[in-house]
Amino acid sequence: MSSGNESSNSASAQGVDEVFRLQGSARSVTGQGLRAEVERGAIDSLAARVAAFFAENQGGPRVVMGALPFDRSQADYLFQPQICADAADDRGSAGKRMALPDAVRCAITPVPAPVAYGEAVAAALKLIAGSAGEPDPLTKVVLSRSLELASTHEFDAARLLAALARDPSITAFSTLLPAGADAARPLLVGATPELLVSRKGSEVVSHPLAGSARRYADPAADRASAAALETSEKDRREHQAVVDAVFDALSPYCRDLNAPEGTTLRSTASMWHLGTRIVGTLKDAQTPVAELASVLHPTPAVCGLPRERSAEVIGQLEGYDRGFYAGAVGWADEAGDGEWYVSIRSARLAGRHATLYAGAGIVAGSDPAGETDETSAKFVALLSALGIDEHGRPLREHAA
Ligand SMILES: C=C(O[C@@H]1C=C(C(=O)O)C=C[C@H]1O)C(=O)O
Repeated sequence: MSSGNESSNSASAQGVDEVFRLQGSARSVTGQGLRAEVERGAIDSLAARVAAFFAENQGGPRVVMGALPFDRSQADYLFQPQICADAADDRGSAGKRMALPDAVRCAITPVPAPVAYGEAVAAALKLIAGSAGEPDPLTKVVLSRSLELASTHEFDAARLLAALARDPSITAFSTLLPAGADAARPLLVGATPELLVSRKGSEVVSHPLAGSARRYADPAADRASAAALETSEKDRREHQAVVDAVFDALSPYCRDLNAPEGTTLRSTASMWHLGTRIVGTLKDAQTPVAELASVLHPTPAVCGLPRERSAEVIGQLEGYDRGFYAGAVGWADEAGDGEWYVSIRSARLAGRHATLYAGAGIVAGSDPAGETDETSAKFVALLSALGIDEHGRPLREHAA
């Protein structure tokens, strides 16, 4: 990150609120206090708006941060913090033994109901089958469902983030969202395992995930779940489609673009995934991370193929606006470096209300019940950090 950063200690001393945190296992980027907002707009103009921001605002840390929505035509929300800290090994309690947080007391309404989600999956499968043989057939659609939580108390984003960050295999995040109709200012909080893109100098990295299986407490069942994922033809196909799309998007910008480790099994505390780390070198070292994010997003990991058609199907079948879920969260500095993660395993918090989201990729061969279970498994990261199950019941078992 380029210069202009100050220590976070001075911020707490001044009592400035934290507006952004991206917390990985080795490093965290935090923003305190809102200094200025980047002009809001659709993703096509992201790189130009970020460049204009730095040209017009000569003061403050030389970094902007925030969130991109799922829908390419909706306005993003990026801001410059008053103080930015980029610290190594700042995961606080991560890795240490820690009891689960006190369970929140809340009512949970699934939207849609799991049965209706299964019906949407079946409808997507029909559209996929019906388009086979067309010149550019619909081959993948990622459908999500949500859980609406109504609590007796305000959700505490900082505690939730700390609980999520106990899993060293994810990047925990929290970022301010634009003021909505809610009385309280909304935030997006999550535990993403998926890097959309990072740029450091001329090195570009993307680490798409697609193809998922639930993890189990029982070691034999857990190994069997991983082995079934690794050998699943459906999941390999679903994954390859994403890898191909990332190569297609990045290859005009990069030389030496390759996947040095190939496709590997990735794990979080609650999920197995197929992942491919893709690394390239920019042809033009001036290409900023904002431009790379704007061509990549949304990858077929969260949208589908072809992109526009699957986005339309998502709009028709999901029945709600994803907002900033399955968008991206991250930062970009004046030099063009930055990191953007796919904003999955996330929740929109607003006062006593929270909306949790989870999606699954539908391809030929997907099974509605299996995909519904996959979304349940993907809710586990957030629900266990809140200390409850999918029905709002407190979890009895405390994590080791
Ligand atoms: C859409 C989500 O996850 C994405 C979908 C995946 C899949 O379908 O296998 C795997 C990882 C993510 O790219 C989500 O967690 O909500």
